[in-house]
Formats: sequence, C-alpha cells, structure tokens
Amino acid sequence: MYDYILAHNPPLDAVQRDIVEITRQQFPEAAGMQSAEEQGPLLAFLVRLIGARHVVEVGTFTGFSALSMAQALPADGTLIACDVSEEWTAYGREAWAKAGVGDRIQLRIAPALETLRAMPAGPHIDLAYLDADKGGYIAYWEELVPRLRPGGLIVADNVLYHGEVADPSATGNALAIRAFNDHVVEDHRMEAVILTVADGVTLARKR
Ligand SMILES: C[S@@+](CC[C@H](N)C(=O)[O-])C[C@H]1O[C@@H](n2cnc3c(N)ncnc32)[C@H](O)[C@@H]1O
Repeated sequence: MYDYILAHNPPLDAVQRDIVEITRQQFPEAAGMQSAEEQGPLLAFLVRLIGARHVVEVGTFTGFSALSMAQALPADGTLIACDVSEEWTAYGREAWAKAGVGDRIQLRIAPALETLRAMPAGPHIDLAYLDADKGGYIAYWEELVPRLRPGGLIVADNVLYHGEVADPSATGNALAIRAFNDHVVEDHRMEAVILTVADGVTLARKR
C-alpha cells in the first residue's frame, strides 16, 4: 500500500531524492527523523493551497521538508528554518542551493524558542511546520499562534507518536505529544484536524 501511495503522489525531484538518500547513507541512526517521503508533496501542496509567502520551520535536520516547502513558495517567499545542528543542516544548505531555493531559506542555528521569540509579534506567518523536540511543541505553538495570520496554518508532525499517544500510561515523547494534542483541541483560536498520514500530522488553521 505504501508503494502504491508513493506511486500516485507527485514524485520527488532529483534534489529531494538525493537528500533522502544522502541522509539514509550518512546518518543511518538518525534518518528516521526525516519527514516521510509523502510529506514533502503534502507540505508543498499546503504552501500552494494557502498561497503562503512566509513559512517557519521548527526542526530542519538535513533539510528535506524545508526544501519541499521552499520550492512551493513564490520567488520572493521566505522560509525561516530553525535547528540546533550545524552538522545536519549543512546537508540542507547544499540541497537548497542545488535546487535554486537557497535565497528563500534563512537558517537560524539556535534553540527554536529563542528564534521564535525574536520574531516580530504581529500576525505575519502564513504556515509553520513543527517537527523538532516533542517536549517543546506546546511552547512553540504558543509563540506561533499569535504570529499566524488569520487562515494561516500550523502543521505538526508525529502527533500519533507510533500509536503510543493513545496509551494513557505513555511516557517521554509520547506523553509530551499527548499533552500537545490536548492543548490543541482546547485552543479555540485554532481549528484543528489530525490526519493519519505517516506518524500523524495535525493541520491547524487560525480562525
Ligand atoms: C525530526 S527532525 C526534523 C526533520 C526535518 N523536518 C526533515 O524533514 O528532515 C528534528 C530536528 O529538530 C532539531 N531540534 C531539536 N531540538 C531543537 C530545539 N530546541 N531547537 C531547534 N531545533 C531543535 C534537531 O536538531 C533535529 O534536526
């Protein structure tokens, strides 16, 4: 079924395919952190759907999801990519340059909360993709919601956490995601749905 889905989704282009493969080869232990292959086209679709011009990514790793979103932005669009790893994001920088979208992406190497708090306070973000440390999701959400324009989206990854999220005795990251999902459902500034795509993806729209 998975192969069937990929075969009926927009195919990855050469640079996207390369960064997926390079990540698997260079970081076999960490490669599972990369957003699933079908999420690249989904993120690009969402960027185009809402006509996003200003995107924020929290958790960039080797740059696959940032690449997918940046390619869907207009030429003068911007994507602020937050991560703490110079080593992992160096692969992203190379891929973004190769794809001709390097000038749309501003990489901020710092704890994401610092980067988000330093952003202008008013609503100016069209789409934010949450995919960093799971214990930080609620704090990121709280920084992002006021900065999101009405109709803007927060897309949060791993919200089913391998199914562990449904277990009331969950611990660690699964427990953090449980708390996040409860936080989202109680936030009436936003309208949110969970998609059973990959490891679970929440789409939340600012009212
Ligand atoms: C799941 S990976 C991101 C995958 C990426 N979206 C992709 O598709 O390839 C999580 C990333 O979050 C970063 N990270 C973890 N804690 C962070 C923090 N406090 N601030 C910023 N980035 C953080 C890690 O360095 C890692 O690269």
